[in-house]
Amino acid sequence: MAAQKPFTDSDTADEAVRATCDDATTCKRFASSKGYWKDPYIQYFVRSVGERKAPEINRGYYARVQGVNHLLDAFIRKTECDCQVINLGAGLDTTFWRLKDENLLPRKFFEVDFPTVVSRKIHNIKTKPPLSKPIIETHSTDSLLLDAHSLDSDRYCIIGADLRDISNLDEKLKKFQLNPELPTLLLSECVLVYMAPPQSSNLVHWAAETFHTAMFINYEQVNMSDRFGQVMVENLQRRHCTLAGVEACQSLDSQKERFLKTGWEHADALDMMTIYSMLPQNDVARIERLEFLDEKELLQQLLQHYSICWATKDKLNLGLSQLAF
Ligand SMILES: C[S@@+](CC[C@H](N)C(=O)[O-])C[C@H]1O[C@@H](n2cnc3c(N)ncnc32)[C@H](O)[C@@H]1O
Repeated sequence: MAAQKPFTDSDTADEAVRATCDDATTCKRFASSKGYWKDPYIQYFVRSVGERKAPEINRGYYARVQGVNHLLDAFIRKTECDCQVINLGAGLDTTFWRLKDENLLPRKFFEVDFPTVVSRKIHNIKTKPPLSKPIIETHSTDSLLLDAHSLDSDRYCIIGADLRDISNLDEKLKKFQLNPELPTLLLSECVLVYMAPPQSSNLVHWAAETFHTAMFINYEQVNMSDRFGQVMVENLQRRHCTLAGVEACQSLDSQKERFLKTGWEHADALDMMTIYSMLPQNDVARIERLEFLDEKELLQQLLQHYSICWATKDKLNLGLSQLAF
């Protein structure tokens, strides 16, 4: 029998990072159940609506989901779906199903997360027909791969890998027909912040080196050196979750810098307060009527401590640098 690997501090740290996937999913489940946005698929990943979340948290998730989707959909439309998407640290995200329903599926949609997170996701897909049917419908041959650790179909692929191990990531993506020649959208939503700066920098650099025409969308913390930011770090620390990459989250400039230093041609960043004010205001007015918000200042502070940074390179001259809010 093989000797068991000793349990180390870094295993505990990785476990805490993996647990953040449940936080994101339960918050999205709750906000969508309240009507902030429609997500008919998330219920198959988290059955119960769970504990009530504060209105400012729901509005924060609304801004995050709408903001990221705005840029993602703009990229897919710009490329007329002749592109691929790679969701890095996708967790239990349901974007694949939304894009299929909206006729916006890219040629192939890839997701990467730790193997244990991926096996949970695949188990749900295997056992819930509303999740598996759209994958089968978009698959043309009998070669669909669906085992405990990976899923590969014509249009959707889920890979278990550690994003800090670039050569393994690259190898697995290529094994599943990643095409470096296609315009590619990379998405990381609350993921890079859990990686040490040299590791996230390697990942961002790998993306710039691998694709000649691409866009990277990164949603995560910003303005983390002020008092509010420090409290956010301490709260997570209490749950043994270290924001190892917080250094890149000091300002909008430091967020842009990480892309401009690693081979990306163009980068923009906005805090979520600004993005919230640029979202379609009739829909913002609709969600603001859903729940009474007492803590307007807290919402503002929260939104000022998250951002979306997006970077592009555009050898095919598609006009990617014009994609914005
Ligand atoms: C806060 S969750 C966000 C999940 C999803 N992006 C969303 O917004 O709903 C962070 C995710 O990143 C994944 N992650 C973090 N570091 C990773 C790494 N080194 N390799 C693979 N996945 C990682 C975690 O397992 C987790 O699922």
